[in-house]
Amino acid sequence: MAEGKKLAGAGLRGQVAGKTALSTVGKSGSGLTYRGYDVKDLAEHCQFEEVAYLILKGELPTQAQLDEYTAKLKTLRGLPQALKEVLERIPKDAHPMDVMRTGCSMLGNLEQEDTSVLGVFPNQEDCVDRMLACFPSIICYWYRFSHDGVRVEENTDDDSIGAHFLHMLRDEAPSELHERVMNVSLILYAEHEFNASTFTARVCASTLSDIHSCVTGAIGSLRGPLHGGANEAAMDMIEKFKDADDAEQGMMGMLERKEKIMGFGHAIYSESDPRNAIIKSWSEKLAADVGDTVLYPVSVRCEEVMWREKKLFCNADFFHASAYHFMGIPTKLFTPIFVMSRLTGWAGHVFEQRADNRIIRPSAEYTGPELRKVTPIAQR
Ligand SMILES: CC(=O)SCCNC(=O)CCNC(=O)[C@H](O)C(C)(C)COP(=O)(O)OP(=O)(O)OC[C@H]1O[C@@H](n2cnc3c(N)ncnc32)[C@H](O)[C@@H]1OP(=O)(O)O
Ligand SMILES: O=C([O-])CC(=O)C(=O)O
Repeated sequence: MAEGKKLAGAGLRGQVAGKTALSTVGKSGSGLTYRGYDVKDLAEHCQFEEVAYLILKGELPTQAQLDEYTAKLKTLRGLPQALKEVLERIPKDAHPMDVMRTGCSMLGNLEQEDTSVLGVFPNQEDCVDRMLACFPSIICYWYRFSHDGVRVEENTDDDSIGAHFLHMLRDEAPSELHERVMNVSLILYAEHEFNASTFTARVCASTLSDIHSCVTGAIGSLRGPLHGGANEAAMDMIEKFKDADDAEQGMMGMLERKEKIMGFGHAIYSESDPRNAIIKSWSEKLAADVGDTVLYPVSVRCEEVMWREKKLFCNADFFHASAYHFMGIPTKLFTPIFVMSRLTGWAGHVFEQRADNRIIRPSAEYTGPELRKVTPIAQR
């Protein structure tokens, strides 16, 4: 747990709500590890599929295991016709996170998890592999159909999930740089201990519900601007600034008005979010790649102002906004990418919860009226 940050008060802050072997967040104030590996190390040396394997199965794969795993995932990208029909009926102006929520839920109707024996989940890993492979197809199928009138081909030949996503979105295989950044981004977002969406998944799992219900609920929690939705909100803010000085002025105004600034601050980290430096450096490379002279300097100035004025640092979401934008990803698809990645963390936690389960049911401090008698309705 963090040193230096007061972890107490509302929001269950500082309460230990269960055990996990999946990750540590802010153990030394700012670190992040997945099953004992530093996220920086993983982002530098691994593909996202390796990290997914690590989270879901406990250890990093050998080359042969990775090849088998990626080959399996590639066969699971296609969507059932009934799911495509549902996606085609969702309007263009729907919130893409609502599309993900519906897509996941519909998949759970068509390909139900086997929950026939109480507390035994024989195909949970297969269900997760299926979701991992086809979530990019769900969001791209809906997006391309509703926005471009195109029924996108979900079975691309790209090896990685990130490239597969970009390929469906843009009708062409991505550059090496873009594939690499997607890979890093998916690794950075994969797992984060008892954050709000993961805790949602664990609460649902603790009732012995099915995995699609756990993930559908988690998607709903991730949608909010205080959680995953912050990357889109950060983009909406930075794209309004015309240069770094304008950003400084705008930020100062927002701070004076005591507005919440999305992409800054964290519930657990006290001095920095270790994912920020990594995605920031890729955002800088992408800015150079596209010849940007506005958005990246604007983002850097926002970071400087927030630290100088409030000692608030960028969380994982802030520089993801410019990075995704430089890759031509529409802002409304930012949070669904987070889903494609965090699914691994949610699933890892559901497996853990199921393996050592007690229904999660905390207590509340009652603040309502004392015991009173019902007045018959005619006398009220
Ligand atoms: C991947 C992720 O999900 S990372 C989080 C993404 N979310 C965001 O970026 C949304 C913006 N940030 C926030 O709302 C918050 O920092 C949260 C939700 C992330 C954490 O909330 P908390 O744990 O309650 O924050 P914390 O206890 O550090 O807040 C301390 C003070 O700083 C303020 N503060 C925290 N973050 C911000 C911010 N982004 N902008 C302005 N003020 C802020 C709080 O309002 C609080 O002030 P107060 O004591 O006067 O009420
Ligand atoms: O841990 C949190 O509260 C939020 C977060 O950064 C994440 O889920 O990645």
